Amino acid sequence: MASIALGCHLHPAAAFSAQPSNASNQQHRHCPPQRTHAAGRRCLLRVKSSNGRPQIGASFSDGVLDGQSSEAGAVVPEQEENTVSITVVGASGDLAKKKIFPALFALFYEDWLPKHFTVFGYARSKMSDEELRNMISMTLTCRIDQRENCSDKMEQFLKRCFYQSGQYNSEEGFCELDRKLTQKEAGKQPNRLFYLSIPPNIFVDVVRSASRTASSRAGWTRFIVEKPFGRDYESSGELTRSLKMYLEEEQIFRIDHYLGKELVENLSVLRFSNLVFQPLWSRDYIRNVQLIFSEDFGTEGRGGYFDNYGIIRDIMQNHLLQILALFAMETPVSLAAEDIRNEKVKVLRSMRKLKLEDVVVGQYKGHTRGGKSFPAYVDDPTVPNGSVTPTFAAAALFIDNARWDGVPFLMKAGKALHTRRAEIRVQFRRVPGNLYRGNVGTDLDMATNELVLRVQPDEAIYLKINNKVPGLGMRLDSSNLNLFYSERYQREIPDAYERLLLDAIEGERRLFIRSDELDAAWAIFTPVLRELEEKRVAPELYPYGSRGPVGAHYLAANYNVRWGDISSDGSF
Ligand SMILES: NC(=O)C1=CN([C@@H]2O[C@H](COP(=O)(O)OP(=O)(O)OC[C@H]3O[C@@H](n4cnc5c(N)ncnc54)[C@H](OP(=O)(O)O)[C@@H]3O)[C@@H](O)[C@H]2O)C=CC1
Ligand SMILES: O=C1O[C@H](COP(=O)(O)O)[C@@H](O)[C@H](O)[C@H]1O
Repeated sequence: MASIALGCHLHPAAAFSAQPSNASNQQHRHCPPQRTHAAGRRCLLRVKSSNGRPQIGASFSDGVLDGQSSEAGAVVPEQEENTVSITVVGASGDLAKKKIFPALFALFYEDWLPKHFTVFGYARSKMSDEELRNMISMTLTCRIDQRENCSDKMEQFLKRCFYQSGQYNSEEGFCELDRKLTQKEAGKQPNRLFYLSIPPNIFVDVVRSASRTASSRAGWTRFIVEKPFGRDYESSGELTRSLKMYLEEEQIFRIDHYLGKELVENLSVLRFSNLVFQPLWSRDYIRNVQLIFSEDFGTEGRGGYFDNYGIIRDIMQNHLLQILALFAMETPVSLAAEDIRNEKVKVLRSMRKLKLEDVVVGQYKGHTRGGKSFPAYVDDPTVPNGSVTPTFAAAALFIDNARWDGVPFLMKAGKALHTRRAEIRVQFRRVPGNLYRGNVGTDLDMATNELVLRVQPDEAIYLKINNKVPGLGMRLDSSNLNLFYSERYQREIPDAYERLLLDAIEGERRLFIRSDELDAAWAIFTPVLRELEEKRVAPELYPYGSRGPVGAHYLAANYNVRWGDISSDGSF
């Protein structure tokens, strides 16, 4: 059932968030030629689908919503149609090619993009529109390969893609972009989304130039900012302050693509819509929680970036911590973005600062297997000799609140390990006075329930339970109650970037990081990061393709924990 919400605002731009407020002392320059705006009062129509998602594909024609009838007879149609211009800044780069353009195409392919949209690439590289289209077309794939209209759809999409070359700190470049955007937006209510797919040292240059010269004057302007958001508490705060000289917090969409992953979205659904889990979700029943990330490849090609950050900043402080916050937060007042983010901040602020003795760091070394040689991290020509940057880390974190007091939240993240995997493992306590303790073997911890959310690959949720082996004897076995997504659902799972781009277009901030969340996240990790660097703590070397440093097991053992991702024979 669709619900309809109406909101009115005044033209011109003063009423829009496009105008920075803290930036009131900043000069906002606009580019010639001047644009004309339809003057006067206008009403916006927002259509919400039953799951709360606005159906942005819907547009007005003759007072009736395309594809559905208007239920509220009193709805006043919009004077103008909306258009969204999406500018990918850093369009020539790896992320743009690998993720952003394919995600935009996938959204278009599935009819999720608004009726009127334009995609612009912006970067310093010289390219024509046609060259950009050729570049993008190499990376586009159709969701379901057999669909006949795939190449037509690609062609339609590519026709809406354009390119503007310019420097990142150049207002001229963004003025030229503004001029082209204005042409494409003619006669429509213009909204603009900038995706900063560039190295972090130029984020502020771009925001300064683009916000001054290429903001929409009659619609919204939003900036998606890629990680890393600084490299510690101070630099992150500095970045936020700099961005807020030109933008309102509401215009900044800090992306953490793990929040857009299907299983991470499902975490809240699992928690808050299943009564069976609700009473179990606390220190009373949960022994420990494990957040595990591993990749079976090294930093190939990204060593230069990575060496300045390391695995704790690259994965733990953001992706794994965000999952932890969603896992551990109290029930939010509603599903509204601010309600959810308020609860996440509370959890993060209740966390103990991580201590050096609760961290193990590792770095992969070269290894030869089956006649094939795999390089060491320091073999990467972009990595400085003698680097002690960790490519692996394990950590024990604690939340000092009533719900989670004393429960270890163990994180483990590494590159060049034996497998690619991301999962959340919840190990439950022993059954008190277990009647069957004589039938489960000597290791009672092995017989406890475990809930696993496998984020990737092969998305799944399964619960390890004890059951009787069929037969006349009484022998217990451990089995899984499974939800394998590929078996249960025929449709392909969207890429995280699709969901997040769509949310940014819709103004849905739930899956983006607010600045106070970021501060709280950095406060947990900054002291230990500093100590690791000041002391130049030597990482434990582990062979490329192995299960990582043995130290991770000792760390877990300090808290009576066994990593759940180790095979039952205990090998690693
Ligand atoms: N690649 C990935 O898998 C991931 C990337 N990210 C983040 O996304 C952002 C973009 O990543 P990615 O695409 O890999 O980055 P790239 O290194 O590919 O840079 C993107 C573009 O920025 C321009 N550029 C590169 N270096 C500089 C420089 N020193 N000064 C000015 N411009 C430069 C180049 O365009 P031109 O020369 O044409 O101007 C380049 O094509 C980064 O913040 C990264 O941390 C986050 C998660 C994953
Ligand atoms: O943010 C990052 O994530 C990727 C892993 O993302 P995934 O969606 O492929 O799991 C990681 O490789 C990269 O180092 C990091 O910056």
